[in-house]
Amino acid sequence: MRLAVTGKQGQVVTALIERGAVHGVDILALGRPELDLADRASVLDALTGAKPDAIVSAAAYTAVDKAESEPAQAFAVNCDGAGAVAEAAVALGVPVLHLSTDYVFDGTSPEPYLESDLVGPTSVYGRSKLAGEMRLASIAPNHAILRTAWVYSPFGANFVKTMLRLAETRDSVSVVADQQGTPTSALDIADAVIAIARQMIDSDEAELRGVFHLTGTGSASWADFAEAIFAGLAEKTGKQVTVNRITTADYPTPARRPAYSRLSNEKLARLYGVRLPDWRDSTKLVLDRLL
Ligand SMILES: NC(=O)C1=CN([C@@H]2O[C@H](COP(=O)(O)OP(=O)(O)OC[C@H]3O[C@@H](n4cnc5c(N)ncnc54)[C@H](O)[C@@H]3O)[C@@H](O)[C@H]2O)C=CC1
Repeated sequence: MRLAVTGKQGQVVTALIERGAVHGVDILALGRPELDLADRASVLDALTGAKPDAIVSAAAYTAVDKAESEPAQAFAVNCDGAGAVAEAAVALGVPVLHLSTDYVFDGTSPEPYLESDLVGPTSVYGRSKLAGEMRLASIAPNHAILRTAWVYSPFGANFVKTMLRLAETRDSVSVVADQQGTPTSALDIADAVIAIARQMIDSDEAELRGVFHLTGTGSASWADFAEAIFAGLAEKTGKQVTVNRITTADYPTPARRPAYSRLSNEKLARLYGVRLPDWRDSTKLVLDRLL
């Protein structure tokens, strides 16, 4: 199996390159300058030229706070770019797996969000990703939109690496305790994407198309996540760092984030037989590599 992936250095792309080698899958990572999501022709040329068995749409404008002041750029990449990827998938006649986000929801649900629940993004990033989902789905029926959340990995910029960096100079770190979600390892996402792509290539079943939630098992606040990271750090190095649990109001950011964005993964488990590990287990694996 040969997968063309958008982006060259993102967390999910890098994880796919690593896990592809383990699973015997060819991963062709296509990014700027030859594939720029803001340049439709470059997307079509690069993807059709790659002749993949399926496309993984992993690249995105992911700077959640910066997007508030750059809405045109965020939409050009996350919406128009997704549309161009969908056009390439149609031209090639192959399935497209498109990564999306928990930030399409407003965070007021009392229980894990289902794929059928009403969306209501509260940020430019969330709105641009939702617009991308809709654009992609309207062009390429042979799609799986995979909404994930709170992505971390040994690669790129992410919360785990930020906490470890802060721990080098501090004994205490303030972290928001009133946003609930599920940390998700990019390595787990990569394994799942490969399993889903295989099934989409092998089967035309309509129920394998549509929107699916793909996050780790369990739930956490950012403060819980930080505590797990510092527990791992203490175990490995003896360094003690405490978490000062604060509220979202104590830590204002340009983009408004959902207070609750846990996603139900039951649909993916039922239809694809794919379930990601508990976030605590995957966090330990990533810490083992970083420490
Ligand atoms: N990082 C997170 O916490 C979450 C990410 N997601 C989604 O998961 C997917 C993967 O995220 P990550 O790997 O963490 O992102 P990342 O920020 O690590 O990587 C994004 C990649 O997109 C590329 N990119 C940005 N603009 C581009 C353009 N105009 N043309 C071509 N490539 C461009 C970047 O160069 C980078 O390689 C994205 O679709 C993102 O929206 C969803 C929920 C949470």
